[in-house]
Amino acid sequence: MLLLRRVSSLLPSLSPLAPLAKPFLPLPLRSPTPSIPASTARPLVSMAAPAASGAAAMSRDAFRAAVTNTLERRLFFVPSFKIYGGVAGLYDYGPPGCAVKANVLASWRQHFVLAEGMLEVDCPCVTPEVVLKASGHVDKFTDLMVKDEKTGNCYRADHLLKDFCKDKLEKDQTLSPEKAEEYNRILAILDDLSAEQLGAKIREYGIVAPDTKNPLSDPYPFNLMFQTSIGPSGLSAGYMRPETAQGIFVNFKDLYYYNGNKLPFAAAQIGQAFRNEISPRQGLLRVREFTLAEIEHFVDPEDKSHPKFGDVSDLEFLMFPREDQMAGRSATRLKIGNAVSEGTVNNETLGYFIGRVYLFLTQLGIDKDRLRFRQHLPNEMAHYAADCWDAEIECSYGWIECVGIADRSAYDLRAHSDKSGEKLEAHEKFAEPREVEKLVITPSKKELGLAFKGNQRMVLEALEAMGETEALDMKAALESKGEVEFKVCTLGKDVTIKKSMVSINNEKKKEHQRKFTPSVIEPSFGIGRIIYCLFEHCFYQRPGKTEDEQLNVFGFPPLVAPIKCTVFPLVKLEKFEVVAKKISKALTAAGISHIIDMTGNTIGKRYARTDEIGVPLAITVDNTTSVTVRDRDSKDQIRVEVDEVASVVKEVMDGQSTWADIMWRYPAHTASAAEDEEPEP
Ligand SMILES: Nc1ncnc2c1ncn2[C@@H]1O[C@H](COP(=O)(O)OP(=O)(O)OP(=O)(O)O)[C@@H](O)[C@H]1O
Repeated sequence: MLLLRRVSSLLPSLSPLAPLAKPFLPLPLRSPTPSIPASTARPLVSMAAPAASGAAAMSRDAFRAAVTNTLERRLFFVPSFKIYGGVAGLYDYGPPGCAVKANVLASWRQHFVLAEGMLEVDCPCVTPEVVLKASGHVDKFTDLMVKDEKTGNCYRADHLLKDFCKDKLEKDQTLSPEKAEEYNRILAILDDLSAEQLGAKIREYGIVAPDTKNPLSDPYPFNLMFQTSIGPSGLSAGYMRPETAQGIFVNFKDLYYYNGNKLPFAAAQIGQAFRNEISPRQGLLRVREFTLAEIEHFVDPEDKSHPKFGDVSDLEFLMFPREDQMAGRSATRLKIGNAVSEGTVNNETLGYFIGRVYLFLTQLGIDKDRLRFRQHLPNEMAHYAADCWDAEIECSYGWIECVGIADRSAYDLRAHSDKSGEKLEAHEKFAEPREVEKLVITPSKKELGLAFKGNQRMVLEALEAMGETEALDMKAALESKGEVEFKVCTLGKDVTIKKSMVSINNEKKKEHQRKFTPSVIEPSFGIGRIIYCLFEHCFYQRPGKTEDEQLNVFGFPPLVAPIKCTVFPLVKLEKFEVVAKKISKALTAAGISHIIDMTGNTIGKRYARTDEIGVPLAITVDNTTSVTVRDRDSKDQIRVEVDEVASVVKEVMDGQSTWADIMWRYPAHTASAAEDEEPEP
């Protein structure tokens, strides 16, 4: 969880604009042809852009329906528990979906964990209440909900108000400029509205339950965490984690030690997160269980430079600073190096991760023209955050937050330090001792022993662990009242501290080291959202044999393609099957995932089928000494010797050669009419 506020980024076409400055218009499509990804999304093996089709005229809804239909039909993902009617917000990944997800995660590990030397951890999903109390989730991880007063159906209050305003702005031809301004204003401040304000607007506009038209209750906060109890007694409360980050924070001390007590370092975790979303919608984009990949980069708050910033500083991509959003300007291409040096991005480490996230997403196949980095507006940021940027990807639902990149300062480690009594600090050893004036807390062991006997040590440690503000408050209270109530977490209760038990004074001291709570820079990746956007960016249609027949293609780059290659014996003949098996063996030895399709279906049908699951190359065995290799996107074919074919495929899949390079080296094969793709019934 980036921040303990829920923002409505799934209807992001609204929030980042400056609605007060100009009337709301539905978000225009980037181009009228969302179904034909721009060339940046072209797979490495493609020589030519796939032929555009009638899809150019497709509406967003029709495009989304074509993508979703293909994804579900080809078992990329399906609603979970479908035979029992399904459960909103829960999805299963089928074989090609699992393979794409595994490839995305492998690429993430390679790009971040391995390339940056991060410390990967794997913590439980079931989390005791105390951890999420400290992090603030128990008290604040809420959305405002309204209920249908008759059926009890639940809705997100802000979504209903947003949908109402959006609908009016888009469809009401008679809307006065004053009313348009009013609805735009509401959309701009939606995240700031209290329960009372939301309720008042819902009543004023006569908003009712969308499904039944029944009246709605007043909005009230609903905590999004799934509660459970740990152990059979039911006495130990727990929750399914809503993010993976807390597992890293609570392990900070050990990880710091593991890293040789050195900063900066980053820990990473991939795992399931659970959020009991009030009204999940938009397929994989808002679900109740999803995979998060999170990085917590711990850094000295006084030095947020990054040694490798130079590696990314020249990257230029779409950025949307908050000033531009508030002035009604659109996102512009900025060099990340300039954005940091001019202070638009708070610091180098944050800028470094923005650059690395850009490289990661575009190498997966996300279209760089439909990717932007949007800075949080002041009303979206928690008070402790230094700066936050979301990587947003445009798809048929609008601009979607897929990665949150935040400088969370020292908030998380301090919160767990305070609650657990464990010091979560780092230190910097000085070359020469320095004289500093410091607040020194000196507990009196004798007085504490007399007062607390066996508990003396715990009270003493809690006093020593006090932060500066708490210690100054205690000093003031002891001076005015002579005693103060003090919470000792390890005892689980308050104790009375008297003036004689502790002295708190400013003293000049020689210090050999500086102790501090590190800042945390957190890139947090919603893997399902990235995968869904990737599906849309890679999907296109091309004409089939007849004019109105459209064939679906997922033009995945080799890196993410679920299967890299297929092997087809042209006809069902033993001699071809023997060759197909020989090639399969060589592909296995080369580590290339593949399938052999011996169904004997027409070759056109088999091509169409593998295009639909995004297989980049197809080998057709039509001879015992040489075979043809077909590129999915250009449909070009070459002829290659049987013994060579596995290494040719590997070369293209590993990115050592492009399909264009390969085409120069091998004779072209002219496809016959029988090889035209024909969709399966
Ligand atoms: N319900 C969800 N379903 C799928 N992915 C999600 C969901 N909630 C969050 N994510 C993903 O997890 C990432 C990190 O979570 P974070 O807490 O920052 O999201 P958030 O700001 O609460 O998201 P939102 O405002 O969309 O609910 C997000 O960038 C997003 O990609």
